[in-house]
Amino acid sequence: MEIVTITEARRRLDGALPSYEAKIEYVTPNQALGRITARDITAACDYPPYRKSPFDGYAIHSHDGNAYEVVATIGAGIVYDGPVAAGQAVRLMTGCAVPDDCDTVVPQEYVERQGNHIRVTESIPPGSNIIPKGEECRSGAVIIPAGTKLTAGALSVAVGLGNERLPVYAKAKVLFLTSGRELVLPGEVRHHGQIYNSNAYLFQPLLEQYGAEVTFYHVSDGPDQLADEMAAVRRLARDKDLIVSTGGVSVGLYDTMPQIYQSLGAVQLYDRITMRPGSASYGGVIETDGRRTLILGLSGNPSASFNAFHLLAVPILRRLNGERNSEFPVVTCHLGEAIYKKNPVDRFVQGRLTYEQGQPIFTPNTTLTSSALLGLAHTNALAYIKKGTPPLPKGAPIEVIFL
Ligand SMILES: Nc1nc2c(c(=O)[nH]1)N[C@H]1C(S)=C(S)[C@@H](COP(=O)(O)OP(=O)(O)OC[C@H]3O[C@@H](n4cnc5c(N)ncnc54)[C@H](O)[C@@H]3O)O[C@H]1N2
Ligand code: MOO
Repeated sequence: MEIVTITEARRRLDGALPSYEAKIEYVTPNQALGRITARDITAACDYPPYRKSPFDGYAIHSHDGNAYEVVATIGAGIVYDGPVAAGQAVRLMTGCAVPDDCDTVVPQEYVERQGNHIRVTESIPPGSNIIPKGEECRSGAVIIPAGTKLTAGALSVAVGLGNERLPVYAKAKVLFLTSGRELVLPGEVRHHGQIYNSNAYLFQPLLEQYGAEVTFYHVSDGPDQLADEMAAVRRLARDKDLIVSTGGVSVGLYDTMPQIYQSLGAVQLYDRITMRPGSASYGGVIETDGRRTLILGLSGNPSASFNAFHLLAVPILRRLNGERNSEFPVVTCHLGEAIYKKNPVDRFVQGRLTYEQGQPIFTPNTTLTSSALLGLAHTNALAYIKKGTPPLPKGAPIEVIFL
Protein backbone atom coordinates (compact mmCIF):
# COMPACT_ATOMS: atom_id res chain seq x y z
CA MET A 1 0.00 0.00 0.00
CA GLU A 2 1.35 3.40 -0.92
CA ILE A 3 0.14 6.11 1.47
CA VAL A 4 0.94 9.73 0.60
CA THR A 5 -0.03 13.21 1.82
CA ILE A 6 -2.50 15.23 -0.23
CA THR A 7 0.36 17.49 -1.34
CA GLU A 8 2.35 14.50 -2.55
CA ALA A 9 -0.71 13.00 -4.28
CA ARG A 10 -1.19 16.27 -6.15
CA ARG A 11 2.49 16.47 -7.02
CA ARG A 12 2.46 12.94 -8.48
CA LEU A 13 -0.71 13.56 -10.49
CA ASP A 14 0.68 16.84 -11.74
CA GLY A 15 3.87 15.10 -12.85
CA ALA A 16 1.81 12.47 -14.69
CA LEU A 17 -0.25 15.05 -16.59
CA PRO A 18 0.60 14.97 -20.27
CA SER A 19 2.74 17.94 -21.33
CA TYR A 20 -0.62 19.13 -22.42
CA GLU A 21 -0.93 21.00 -25.67
CA ALA A 22 -4.69 21.13 -25.31
CA LYS A 23 -6.42 20.83 -28.66
CA ILE A 24 -7.90 24.00 -30.09
CA GLU A 25 -11.32 24.15 -31.68
CA TYR A 26 -13.50 26.93 -33.02
CA VAL A 27 -17.02 27.01 -31.55
CA THR A 28 -20.04 29.27 -31.88
CA PRO A 29 -20.74 31.70 -29.01
CA ASN A 30 -23.67 29.45 -28.02
CA GLN A 31 -21.25 26.62 -27.28
CA ALA A 32 -18.56 28.72 -25.63
CA LEU A 33 -19.82 29.59 -22.12
CA GLY A 34 -17.23 28.55 -19.52
CA ARG A 35 -14.62 27.52 -22.14
CA ILE A 36 -11.07 28.89 -22.08
CA THR A 37 -9.88 31.00 -25.00
CA ALA A 38 -6.93 29.41 -26.78
CA ARG A 39 -5.95 32.52 -28.71
CA ASP A 40 -6.46 36.26 -28.32
CA ILE A 41 -9.88 37.37 -29.53
CA THR A 42 -9.78 40.64 -31.46
CA ALA A 43 -12.35 43.23 -32.49
CA ALA A 44 -13.63 42.63 -36.01
CA CYS A 45 -14.91 46.23 -36.15
CA ASP A 46 -14.64 49.54 -34.33
CA TYR A 47 -16.88 49.98 -31.29
CA PRO A 48 -19.16 51.70 -31.75
CA PRO A 49 -18.94 51.01 -35.46
CA TYR A 50 -20.41 54.40 -36.42
CA ARG A 51 -20.97 57.88 -34.89
CA LYS A 52 -23.87 57.07 -32.60
CA SER A 53 -26.63 59.07 -30.92
CA PRO A 54 -26.94 58.49 -27.15
CA PHE A 55 -30.39 60.17 -27.05
CA ASP A 56 -33.79 60.27 -28.67
CA GLY A 57 -33.79 63.75 -30.17
CA TYR A 58 -32.55 65.71 -33.16
CA ALA A 59 -29.26 65.60 -35.04
CA ILE A 60 -28.55 69.14 -36.24
CA HIS A 61 -26.17 70.80 -38.62
CA SER A 62 -25.54 73.65 -36.21
CA HIS A 63 -25.65 77.28 -37.30
CA ASP A 64 -26.13 80.64 -35.62
CA GLY A 65 -29.54 80.83 -33.95
CA ASN A 66 -31.75 78.07 -32.52
CA ALA A 67 -34.32 77.31 -35.24
CA TYR A 68 -34.12 74.22 -37.47
CA GLU A 69 -36.17 72.53 -40.16
CA VAL A 70 -36.69 68.76 -39.73
CA VAL A 71 -35.88 67.04 -43.03
CA ALA A 72 -36.10 63.35 -42.05
CA THR A 73 -37.04 60.97 -39.23
CA ILE A 74 -35.08 57.76 -38.53
CA GLY A 75 -35.10 54.96 -35.95
CA ALA A 76 -32.12 52.85 -34.83
CA GLY A 77 -31.03 50.62 -37.69
CA ILE A 78 -32.26 53.11 -40.33
CA VAL A 79 -29.64 55.29 -41.99
CA TYR A 80 -30.29 58.75 -43.45
CA ASP A 81 -27.55 59.45 -45.92
CA GLY A 82 -29.10 62.47 -47.63
CA PRO A 83 -27.63 65.94 -47.20
CA VAL A 84 -28.36 68.03 -44.09
CA ALA A 85 -27.65 71.71 -44.65
CA ALA A 86 -26.88 74.32 -41.99
CA GLY A 87 -30.16 75.06 -40.17
CA GLN A 88 -31.60 71.60 -40.86
CA ALA A 89 -32.18 68.70 -38.45
CA VAL A 90 -32.92 64.98 -38.55
CA ARG A 91 -35.28 63.53 -35.98
CA LEU A 92 -33.51 60.39 -34.65
CA MET A 93 -33.62 57.82 -31.87
CA THR A 94 -31.05 56.46 -29.39
CA GLY A 95 -28.58 54.21 -31.21
CA CYS A 96 -29.01 55.82 -34.64
CA ALA A 97 -26.04 56.55 -36.85
CA VAL A 98 -25.74 60.33 -36.82
CA PRO A 99 -25.97 61.64 -40.42
CA ASP A 100 -22.53 62.68 -41.70
CA ASP A 101 -23.45 66.36 -42.11
CA CYS A 102 -24.70 66.72 -38.51
CA ASP A 103 -22.33 67.80 -35.75
CA THR A 104 -24.58 67.80 -32.67
CA VAL A 105 -27.48 65.88 -31.11
CA VAL A 106 -30.11 67.76 -29.10
CA PRO A 107 -32.15 65.59 -26.67
CA GLN A 108 -35.87 65.96 -27.45
CA GLU A 109 -36.49 67.41 -23.97
CA TYR A 110 -34.62 70.55 -25.10
CA VAL A 111 -36.69 71.14 -28.18
CA GLU A 112 -40.08 72.74 -28.94
CA ARG A 113 -41.58 71.44 -32.14
CA GLN A 114 -44.22 72.92 -34.40
CA GLY A 115 -44.92 71.06 -37.63
CA ASN A 116 -41.58 70.49 -39.35
CA HIS A 117 -39.79 73.16 -37.33
CA ILE A 118 -38.01 72.98 -34.01
CA ARG A 119 -36.62 75.53 -31.64
CA VAL A 120 -33.75 74.47 -29.34
CA THR A 121 -34.59 75.77 -25.87
CA GLU A 122 -31.20 75.15 -24.17
CA SER A 123 -27.70 76.18 -25.09
CA ILE A 124 -26.07 73.00 -26.51
CA PRO A 125 -22.42 73.46 -27.53
CA PRO A 126 -21.69 72.25 -31.10
CA GLY A 127 -20.22 68.74 -31.08
CA SER A 128 -22.29 67.62 -28.07
CA ASN A 129 -23.97 64.23 -27.64
CA ILE A 130 -22.34 62.15 -30.34
CA ILE A 131 -20.51 58.95 -29.36
CA PRO A 132 -17.49 58.89 -31.69
CA LYS A 133 -16.88 55.88 -33.95
CA GLY A 134 -14.37 53.59 -32.21
CA GLU A 135 -14.71 55.41 -28.87
CA GLU A 136 -14.22 52.19 -26.87
CA CYS A 137 -12.02 50.23 -29.26
CA ARG A 138 -10.61 50.04 -32.74
CA SER A 139 -10.90 47.14 -35.16
CA GLY A 140 -8.07 44.64 -34.58
CA ALA A 141 -7.60 45.45 -30.87
CA VAL A 142 -7.31 42.48 -28.48
CA ILE A 143 -10.57 42.43 -26.53
CA ILE A 144 -10.22 39.06 -24.75
CA PRO A 145 -6.73 37.63 -24.21
CA ALA A 146 -5.89 33.94 -24.61
CA GLY A 147 -6.43 31.98 -21.40
CA THR A 148 -9.66 33.74 -20.40
CA LYS A 149 -12.66 31.83 -19.10
CA LEU A 150 -15.60 32.90 -21.23
CA THR A 151 -18.27 34.33 -18.97
CA ALA A 152 -21.57 35.72 -20.25
CA GLY A 153 -19.98 39.17 -20.13
CA ALA A 154 -16.97 38.05 -22.19
CA LEU A 155 -19.27 36.34 -24.72
CA SER A 156 -21.27 39.54 -25.13
CA VAL A 157 -18.02 41.42 -25.81
CA ALA A 158 -16.85 38.83 -28.36
CA VAL A 159 -20.21 38.88 -30.16
CA GLY A 160 -20.55 42.67 -29.80
CA LEU A 161 -17.25 43.05 -31.64
CA GLY A 162 -18.25 40.82 -34.53
CA ASN A 163 -16.82 37.37 -33.64
CA GLU A 164 -18.85 34.42 -34.88
CA ARG A 165 -16.42 31.58 -34.07
CA LEU A 166 -14.31 31.53 -30.93
CA PRO A 167 -10.99 29.68 -30.46
CA VAL A 168 -11.24 27.57 -27.29
CA TYR A 169 -9.47 24.55 -25.86
CA ALA A 170 -11.18 21.21 -26.51
CA LYS A 171 -13.06 19.82 -23.53
CA ALA A 172 -11.31 17.18 -21.42
CA LYS A 173 -12.83 13.76 -22.13
CA VAL A 174 -13.69 12.02 -18.88
CA LEU A 175 -14.91 8.50 -18.16
CA PHE A 176 -16.95 8.61 -14.95
CA LEU A 177 -17.60 5.32 -13.14
CA THR A 178 -19.71 4.40 -10.16
CA SER A 179 -19.30 1.05 -8.48
CA GLY A 180 -21.39 -1.29 -6.37
CA ARG A 181 -24.37 -3.64 -6.48
CA GLU A 182 -25.99 -1.67 -3.67
CA LEU A 183 -26.61 1.31 -5.94
CA VAL A 184 -29.84 2.08 -7.78
CA LEU A 185 -30.64 4.99 -10.03
CA PRO A 186 -33.83 7.03 -9.74
CA GLY A 187 -36.68 5.11 -11.38
CA GLU A 188 -35.23 1.72 -10.36
CA VAL A 189 -36.67 -0.31 -7.48
CA ARG A 190 -34.59 0.05 -4.31
CA HIS A 191 -34.46 -3.24 -2.39
CA HIS A 192 -33.42 -3.67 1.23
CA GLY A 193 -29.63 -3.17 1.51
CA GLN A 194 -29.55 -0.81 -1.45
CA ILE A 195 -29.15 2.97 -1.62
CA TYR A 196 -29.59 5.53 -4.35
CA ASN A 197 -26.59 6.30 -6.51
CA SER A 198 -26.33 9.88 -5.24
CA ASN A 199 -22.70 10.20 -6.36
CA ALA A 200 -23.77 9.79 -9.98
CA TYR A 201 -25.74 13.00 -9.53
CA LEU A 202 -22.88 14.66 -7.66
CA PHE A 203 -20.02 14.02 -10.03
CA GLN A 204 -21.57 14.00 -13.48
CA PRO A 205 -22.76 17.63 -12.99
CA LEU A 206 -19.53 18.64 -11.22
CA LEU A 207 -17.44 17.20 -14.05
CA GLU A 208 -19.56 19.07 -16.58
CA GLN A 209 -19.39 22.24 -14.49
CA TYR A 210 -15.60 22.00 -14.64
CA GLY A 211 -15.69 21.71 -18.41
CA ALA A 212 -15.51 17.96 -19.04
CA GLU A 213 -17.26 15.93 -21.70
CA VAL A 214 -18.49 13.00 -19.63
CA THR A 215 -19.16 9.33 -20.43
CA PHE A 216 -20.87 7.47 -17.59
CA TYR A 217 -20.66 3.74 -16.84
CA HIS A 218 -21.65 1.71 -13.79
CA VAL A 219 -19.48 -1.17 -12.58
CA SER A 220 -21.60 -3.60 -10.59
CA ASP A 221 -18.62 -5.07 -8.65
CA GLY A 222 -20.18 -8.57 -8.92
CA PRO A 223 -17.49 -11.26 -9.46
CA ASP A 224 -19.45 -12.79 -12.36
CA GLN A 225 -19.57 -9.47 -14.19
CA LEU A 226 -15.95 -8.51 -13.61
CA ALA A 227 -14.50 -9.74 -16.92
CA ASP A 228 -17.24 -8.08 -18.99
CA GLU A 229 -16.99 -4.87 -17.00
CA MET A 230 -13.22 -4.75 -17.36
CA ALA A 231 -13.66 -5.06 -21.12
CA ALA A 232 -16.29 -2.31 -21.13
CA VAL A 233 -14.11 0.05 -19.09
CA ARG A 234 -11.13 -0.68 -21.37
CA ARG A 235 -13.22 0.17 -24.46
CA LEU A 236 -14.66 3.36 -22.93
CA ALA A 237 -11.31 4.53 -21.54
CA ARG A 238 -9.55 4.42 -24.90
CA ASP A 239 -9.95 8.06 -25.95
CA LYS A 240 -10.21 9.62 -22.48
CA ASP A 241 -7.95 12.15 -20.76
CA LEU A 242 -9.15 11.22 -17.28
CA ILE A 243 -11.05 8.46 -15.48
CA VAL A 244 -12.87 9.40 -12.29
CA SER A 245 -14.50 6.62 -10.29
CA THR A 246 -16.28 6.57 -6.98
CA GLY A 247 -16.41 3.52 -4.73
CA GLY A 248 -14.60 0.21 -4.79
CA VAL A 249 -11.13 1.48 -3.87
CA SER A 250 -10.80 0.32 -0.28
CA VAL A 251 -9.81 -3.09 1.06
CA GLY A 252 -13.12 -4.98 0.77
CA LEU A 253 -13.55 -8.18 -1.22
CA TYR A 254 -15.52 -6.40 -3.91
CA ASP A 255 -13.44 -3.22 -4.08
CA THR A 256 -12.47 -3.99 -7.65
CA MET A 257 -11.55 -0.62 -9.11
CA PRO A 258 -7.74 -0.88 -8.59
CA GLN A 259 -7.90 -4.39 -10.12
CA ILE A 260 -9.74 -3.00 -13.15
CA TYR A 261 -7.18 -0.20 -13.50
CA GLN A 262 -4.35 -2.67 -13.24
CA SER A 263 -5.94 -4.69 -16.06
CA LEU A 264 -5.85 -1.52 -18.21
CA GLY A 265 -2.10 -1.31 -17.66
CA ALA A 266 -2.23 1.53 -15.15
CA VAL A 267 0.83 2.53 -13.18
CA GLN A 268 -0.25 3.25 -9.60
CA LEU A 269 0.77 6.66 -8.22
CA TYR A 270 -0.67 6.11 -4.71
CA ASP A 271 -3.46 4.10 -3.14
CA ARG A 272 -4.24 5.96 0.07
CA ILE A 273 -3.97 9.57 1.24
CA THR A 274 -3.28 10.75 4.78
CA MET A 275 -6.35 12.98 5.11
CA ARG A 276 -9.85 12.79 6.53
CA PRO A 277 -12.26 12.22 5.03
CA GLY A 278 -11.16 10.82 1.71
CA SER A 279 -8.19 8.68 2.68
CA ALA A 280 -9.46 5.83 0.52
CA SER A 281 -8.23 7.11 -2.81
CA TYR A 282 -6.36 5.63 -5.78
CA GLY A 283 -4.24 7.58 -8.26
CA GLY A 284 -2.84 6.11 -11.45
CA VAL A 285 -1.88 6.76 -15.03
CA ILE A 286 -2.22 4.71 -18.22
CA GLU A 287 0.15 5.39 -21.08
CA THR A 288 -0.72 3.91 -24.45
CA ASP A 289 0.78 4.97 -27.78
CA GLY A 290 2.01 8.24 -26.30
CA ARG A 291 -1.42 9.08 -24.94
CA ARG A 292 -1.86 9.48 -21.19
CA THR A 293 -5.02 8.88 -19.20
CA LEU A 294 -4.98 9.91 -15.56
CA ILE A 295 -7.01 7.91 -13.07
CA LEU A 296 -8.65 9.16 -9.89
CA GLY A 297 -10.33 6.39 -7.94
CA LEU A 298 -12.28 8.22 -5.25
CA SER A 299 -13.95 6.74 -2.20
CA GLY A 300 -17.61 5.73 -2.46
CA ASN A 301 -18.53 7.69 0.63
CA PRO A 302 -20.21 10.94 -0.49
CA SER A 303 -18.40 13.46 1.72
CA ALA A 304 -15.03 11.75 1.32
CA SER A 305 -15.30 11.71 -2.45
CA PHE A 306 -16.64 15.28 -2.63
CA ASN A 307 -13.51 16.52 -0.85
CA ALA A 308 -11.13 14.40 -2.90
CA PHE A 309 -12.85 15.52 -6.10
CA HIS A 310 -12.28 19.19 -5.31
CA LEU A 311 -8.74 18.72 -4.04
CA LEU A 312 -7.55 16.35 -6.78
CA ALA A 313 -9.85 16.29 -9.80
CA VAL A 314 -10.67 19.99 -10.18
CA PRO A 315 -7.02 21.16 -10.58
CA ILE A 316 -6.48 18.42 -13.19
CA LEU A 317 -9.66 19.35 -15.08
CA ARG A 318 -8.65 22.99 -15.07
CA ARG A 319 -5.22 22.15 -16.45
CA LEU A 320 -6.65 19.80 -19.09
CA ASN A 321 -9.10 22.47 -20.23
CA GLY A 322 -6.39 25.09 -20.61
CA GLU A 323 -7.21 27.20 -17.54
CA ARG A 324 -4.10 28.96 -16.25
CA ASN A 325 -5.08 29.27 -12.61
CA SER A 326 -5.97 25.85 -11.27
CA GLU A 327 -6.40 26.76 -7.59
CA PHE A 328 -9.43 27.74 -5.52
CA PRO A 329 -9.19 30.99 -3.56
CA VAL A 330 -8.30 30.64 0.13
CA VAL A 331 -10.14 32.89 2.60
CA THR A 332 -9.19 33.33 6.25
CA CYS A 333 -12.44 33.07 8.22
CA HIS A 334 -13.63 32.86 11.79
CA LEU A 335 -15.36 29.69 12.86
CA GLY A 336 -19.14 30.06 13.25
CA GLU A 337 -19.26 26.86 15.35
CA ALA A 338 -16.62 24.86 17.20
CA ILE A 339 -15.02 21.81 15.53
CA TYR A 340 -14.48 19.19 18.20
CA LYS A 341 -12.81 16.58 15.99
CA LYS A 342 -9.29 15.39 16.78
CA ASN A 343 -6.90 15.69 13.87
CA PRO A 344 -4.39 12.82 13.73
CA VAL A 345 -4.06 13.55 9.97
CA ASP A 346 -4.82 16.60 7.80
CA ARG A 347 -8.57 17.24 7.79
CA PHE A 348 -10.83 19.05 5.35
CA VAL A 349 -14.10 20.07 6.98
CA GLN A 350 -17.10 20.82 4.79
CA GLY A 351 -19.22 23.83 5.52
CA ARG A 352 -20.55 27.12 4.38
CA LEU A 353 -18.71 30.41 3.96
CA THR A 354 -20.91 33.43 4.53
CA TYR A 355 -20.31 37.09 5.34
CA GLU A 356 -21.66 38.58 8.55
CA GLN A 357 -21.17 42.33 9.04
CA GLY A 358 -18.56 42.19 6.32
CA GLN A 359 -16.55 39.42 8.04
CA PRO A 360 -16.09 35.96 6.48
CA ILE A 361 -17.55 33.25 8.72
CA PHE A 362 -17.15 29.50 8.16
CA THR A 363 -19.92 27.34 9.61
CA PRO A 364 -19.02 23.63 9.57
CA ASN A 365 -21.63 21.09 8.50
CA THR A 366 -23.50 19.30 11.29
CA THR A 367 -22.29 15.80 10.36
CA LEU A 368 -18.60 15.54 9.53
CA THR A 369 -18.27 11.81 8.77
CA SER A 370 -17.00 10.53 5.45
CA SER A 371 -20.40 8.94 4.70
CA ALA A 372 -22.34 12.19 5.42
CA LEU A 373 -24.60 13.19 2.55
CA LEU A 374 -26.98 15.96 3.60
CA GLY A 375 -24.42 18.76 4.05
CA LEU A 376 -23.53 18.55 0.35
CA ALA A 377 -26.76 20.40 -0.42
CA HIS A 378 -25.22 23.64 0.83
CA THR A 379 -21.45 23.10 1.12
CA ASN A 380 -19.49 25.87 -0.60
CA ALA A 381 -16.16 25.67 1.22
CA LEU A 382 -13.64 23.32 2.84
CA ALA A 383 -11.77 24.34 5.96
CA TYR A 384 -8.21 23.04 6.10
CA ILE A 385 -7.12 21.75 9.50
CA LYS A 386 -3.50 20.71 9.67
CA LYS A 387 -2.53 17.39 11.24
CA GLY A 388 -2.08 17.70 15.03
CA THR A 389 -4.33 20.78 15.44
CA PRO A 390 -6.34 20.49 18.70
CA PRO A 391 -10.18 20.87 18.59
CA LEU A 392 -11.06 24.42 17.52
CA PRO A 393 -13.39 26.73 19.48
CA LYS A 394 -16.07 28.93 17.92
CA GLY A 395 -14.48 32.16 16.66
CA ALA A 396 -11.05 30.61 15.98
CA PRO A 397 -9.39 31.81 12.76
CA ILE A 398 -9.28 29.17 10.04
CA GLU A 399 -8.13 28.88 6.42
CA VAL A 400 -10.97 28.00 4.09
CA ILE A 401 -10.88 26.88 0.46
CA PHE A 402 -13.76 28.64 -1.28
CA LEU A 403 -15.21 26.27 -3.87
N1 LIG B 1 -11.41 -2.67 6.94
C1 LIG B 1 -11.41 -1.46 6.37
N2 LIG B 1 -12.56 -0.97 5.91
C2 LIG B 1 -12.60 0.25 5.33
C3 LIG B 1 -11.42 1.01 5.23
C4 LIG B 1 -10.22 0.46 5.72
O1 LIG B 1 -9.15 1.06 5.65
N3 LIG B 1 -10.26 -0.79 6.26
N4 LIG B 1 -11.49 2.26 4.70
C5 LIG B 1 -12.75 2.95 4.95
C6 LIG B 1 -12.80 4.24 4.32
S1 LIG B 1 -11.83 5.46 4.97
C7 LIG B 1 -13.66 4.51 3.33
S2 LIG B 1 -13.83 6.12 2.76
C8 LIG B 1 -14.45 3.49 2.66
C9 LIG B 1 -14.17 3.61 1.17
O2 LIG B 1 -14.64 2.52 0.51
P1 LIG B 1 -14.67 2.43 -1.06
O3 LIG B 1 -14.07 3.60 -1.69
O4 LIG B 1 -14.15 1.12 -1.44
O5 LIG B 1 -16.19 2.58 -1.39
P2 LIG B 1 -17.34 1.51 -1.25
O6 LIG B 1 -16.94 0.47 -0.29
O7 LIG B 1 -17.72 1.11 -2.61
O8 LIG B 1 -18.45 2.44 -0.65
C10 LIG B 1 -18.30 3.10 0.57
C11 LIG B 1 -19.67 3.63 0.99
O9 LIG B 1 -20.13 4.56 0.03
C12 LIG B 1 -21.37 4.16 -0.53
N5 LIG B 1 -21.34 4.48 -1.96
C13 LIG B 1 -20.56 3.93 -2.89
N6 LIG B 1 -20.81 4.44 -4.10
C14 LIG B 1 -21.79 5.34 -3.93
C15 LIG B 1 -22.50 6.17 -4.81
N7 LIG B 1 -22.24 6.19 -6.13
N8 LIG B 1 -23.46 6.98 -4.31
C16 LIG B 1 -23.74 6.97 -2.98
N9 LIG B 1 -23.09 6.18 -2.09
C17 LIG B 1 -22.13 5.38 -2.56
C18 LIG B 1 -21.39 2.66 -0.32
O10 LIG B 1 -22.68 2.15 -0.35
C19 LIG B 1 -20.71 2.54 1.02
O11 LIG B 1 -21.62 2.81 2.05
O12 LIG B 1 -14.11 2.23 3.08
C20 LIG B 1 -13.95 2.12 4.52
N10 LIG B 1 -13.78 0.74 4.88
O1 MOO C 1 -11.65 7.83 2.76
MO1 MOO C 1 -12.38 7.49 4.20
O2 MOO C 1 -12.89 8.65 5.24
O3 MOO C 1 -10.96 8.22 4.95
O4 MOO C 1 -13.54 8.54 4.00
